[in-house]
Order: sequence, then C-alpha cells, then structure tokens
Amino acid sequence: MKNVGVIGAGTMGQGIANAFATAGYNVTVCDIKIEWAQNGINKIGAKLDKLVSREKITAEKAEGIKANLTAGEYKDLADCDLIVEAVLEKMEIKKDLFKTLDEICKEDCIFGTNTSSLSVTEIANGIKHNVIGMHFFNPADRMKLVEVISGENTPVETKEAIIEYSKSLGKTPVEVAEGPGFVVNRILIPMINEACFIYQEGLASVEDIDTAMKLGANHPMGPLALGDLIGLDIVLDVMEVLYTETGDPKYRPCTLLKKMVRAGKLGQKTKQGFYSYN
Ligand SMILES: NC(=O)c1ccc[n+]([C@@H]2O[C@H](COP(=O)([O-])OP(=O)(O)OC[C@H]3O[C@@H](n4cnc5c(N)ncnc54)[C@H](O)[C@@H]3O)[C@@H](O)[C@H]2O)c1
Repeated sequence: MKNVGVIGAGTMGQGIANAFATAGYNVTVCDIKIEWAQNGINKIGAKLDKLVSREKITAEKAEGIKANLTAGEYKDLADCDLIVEAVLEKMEIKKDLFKTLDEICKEDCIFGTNTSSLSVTEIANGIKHNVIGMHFFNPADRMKLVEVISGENTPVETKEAIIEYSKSLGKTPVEVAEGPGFVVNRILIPMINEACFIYQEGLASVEDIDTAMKLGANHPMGPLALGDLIGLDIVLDVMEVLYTETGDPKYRPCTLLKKMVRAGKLGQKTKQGFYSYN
C-alpha cells in the first residue's frame, strides 16, 4: 500500500489522516513537534473508539485504522508517494514547509495542499516536486467532496493521480482551475458575508435570517449559524482573499464581520458569535 504523509495534526489534518488510514494507506503524521502529531493521532483513536462503542464500526476495523497511523518527523517522509499539508493558512509557512520537504521526499512524490484560498501556483513556486490543491471539507473523514485544484504548472498526470487518490478514499473529486475561493468557498463565504450585511442593515433578526434560508432555500443550516461554525475569522480571511485577489467590490467584507472578529467574537470556538454557546 502507498505511503502518505499528512502535515499538521489539527482539525483538518486529523480528518485527512483518518480518511487515508481508513482506506488502508500507511500514514505518517507530522506537526511542529512529534508529540503534537501523536496527540492528533490519539484524538483520531478516541473518535474511532466512540464509533466502536456506538457499533458503527467493529473493534477490529478501528484497530486496523489505528495501526496505519504513525507520528513522525520530516525525515521519515522520504518514501512517501503523496504529502498532504494541512498547516496554517499562511503562504510563507506552506512554502517553507514544501521547501524543506523538497530536499527529503523522493522525486515522484506529489505535494498536495489543503489550502482553502491561497494560490497553488504561488505555493509551488520554486518547488521541484509537483504541487496540487487537494481541498478536503470539515470533517474530512466524513465529507464526500475533494476539490482538486491545478496550479499553472501542475501536470495533467498529477491531477489524474489525485483524482484517483480521492476516489480511493470514497470521495467525489471535482476539478477546479485555480481561482480565489475555488468553487465552494467562492459561493458559500460571500453568502455568509451577505447574511451579515442583511443583519447589519437591520432588515431581519439573526434567527429569522437563518430560518429564512433553512426553510426558503432548504439549507440544513442558516448562514449565520454556519459562519459561527466555520469561525468568523476564517470567513473574514477568505473574504479578504477574494477581495484582494479580484479587486471586485462585491467581495468587500461586511464591517460588522470585521468588528466581531476584532472583538474576539469568532463563533463556536470562542463561545460567542451571532449566537451564544455558553
Ligand atoms: N477548518 C476548516 O474547516 C478547513 C477546511 C478546509 C481547509 N482548511 C485548511 O486546512 C489547513 C489547516 O486548517 P485547520 O483548521 O486544520 O487548522 P488547525 O489550526 O486546526 O491545525 C493546523 C495544524 O498545523 C500545525 N502547524 C502549524 N505550522 C506548522 C508547520 N510549520 N509545520 C507543521 N505543522 C504546523 C499546527 O500545530 C496545527 O496542529 C488550512 O490551510 C486551512 O485553510 C480548513
């Protein structure tokens, strides 16, 4: 079975590592410290144990998945066929990481980035390995979509390989050419921003905006509750990327959104956003 390295053992890295390990890949998880990588693996283990106790999977299956996961350091990634990075959404951090791995990984190893908004072409600039966007959705072990984003210099064979990897995880890949926000975030995040404007203009209450979109558009969740779930800081970050990359005023972030982020009202993770979570 192929060897996969997952870098960053946070929210997305855990889900991505879980998805690959469940599909039978040998997965090495890295983070800034090996203890943090191990901590991420322990959290995946706890999630699997919960599924066993709810009789969703067998204990044998859970142990098999756990056995496919190892915490490692970058030097342990030399034999990897694929790297998927899920470190912080900062261009310099992603570029530095791939520069380091460029010297370690075998020549035909593909470098996948889980970036939500950054330019794949820019991340790949100066890197010898082939780089591609492999954008999972949260929770990555359960959500079915993978956006496969080719940068300007991504070879067709690399794109085809990532489509096959995605299918092997039981996911549905969608091909996207590089553009800010790709498909999902280009549609979803401005919708949340628009809901912020509607609330800011006093046109409807938070609850009524969410009810309107749930019952009127059949969305499982209202846009403001969804913003709270994603994190309003992330929503703002993506709006700023859309705005600065395109220069199009239709992507200007709502002032209320900026104010809430400055006030530390980021949604569920700070227990206060459009709703209170105490
Ligand atoms: N959270 C989401 O819903 C979501 C969805 C799709 C894509 N993404 C993208 O996935 C990436 C990770 O997001 P997240 O929500 O998992 O973040 P997170 O903060 O939960 O996890 C990031 C992890 O990366 C580690 N890290 C930071 N710098 C590192 C470095 N130089 N080397 C190794 N590890 C490093 C951190 O210690 C942390 O464990 C981002 O690019 C984000 O835009 C996030």
